[in-house]
Amino acid sequence: MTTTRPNFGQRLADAVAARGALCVGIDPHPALIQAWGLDESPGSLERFAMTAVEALAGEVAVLKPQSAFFELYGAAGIAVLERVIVEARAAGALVILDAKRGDIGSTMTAYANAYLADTSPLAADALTVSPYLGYGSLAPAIGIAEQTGRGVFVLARTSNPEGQELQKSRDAVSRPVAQSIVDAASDTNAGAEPMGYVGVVAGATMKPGELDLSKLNGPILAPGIGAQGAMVQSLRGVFGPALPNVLPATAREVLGSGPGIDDLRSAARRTRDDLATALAV
Ligand SMILES: O=c1ccn([C@@H]2O[C@H](COP(=O)(O)O)[C@@H](O)[C@H]2O)c(=O)[nH]1
Repeated sequence: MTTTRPNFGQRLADAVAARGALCVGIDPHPALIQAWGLDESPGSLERFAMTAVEALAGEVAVLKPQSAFFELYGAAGIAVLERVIVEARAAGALVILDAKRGDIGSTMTAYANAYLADTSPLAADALTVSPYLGYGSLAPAIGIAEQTGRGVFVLARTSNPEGQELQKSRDAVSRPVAQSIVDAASDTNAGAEPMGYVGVVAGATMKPGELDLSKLNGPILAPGIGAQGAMVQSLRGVFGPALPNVLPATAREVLGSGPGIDDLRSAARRTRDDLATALAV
């Protein structure tokens, strides 16, 4: 199936130009739900998630629901996730579904159809994917994303400390594994304008110079700001010349200001303003 949507790289660039470079995670952590004065039930999950959508979907460029926190509630949680995706997109935010999917060919095709096909009730604008079964195993998702004007974000150098041992280990040509993922994504994105639809995940917690992102020509999703310790002021040093392609992401830093709609919105605006200052050329 083909679509008339522009490619995801263009759509993301437009959204960032209009609303600023910020992705807010919708992560209904049990601890946050409790801090908002709610109990642990599907009704509370819905209240939490839809409050976040109401506060933020008309304000920030990108929202990133974390699938795991919805899956926790079974079918009821998936129903809420479906509503989050539909209503956030209707309010003008791009939605990256953080589900980190990855599998062999036919199963990967099913994941790709579940989250990236026009006909799916759970279709987001982009999906996080894991290349642990090989970058080539992601071909079904990359193909459907291209056809439908959607994107994928391939895990390269994740923000968690446990990722380092594997992602910094060397491949057969002595390249760090994380760099080999970035290079494969760069090949897919070559020639796209303003950038391609295959992004990578590279944590804001990285040290400067860990990855060469200069040829990626695609978006860089950078989680880790706030609760995980990365600071907005460090982004320039960490990402260097790739900074214009960086989409900084944070969840708890903003959601911790809830449950008030105005408080959530103010927290997102504050973070976006800080980022605008830090990213300004
Ligand atoms: O490398 C990665 C990839 C994904 N994540 C996800 O982002 C959010 C981070 O939440 P915070 O509250 O801002 O720490 C969460 O859903 C992670 O699963 C990541 O942190 N690092």
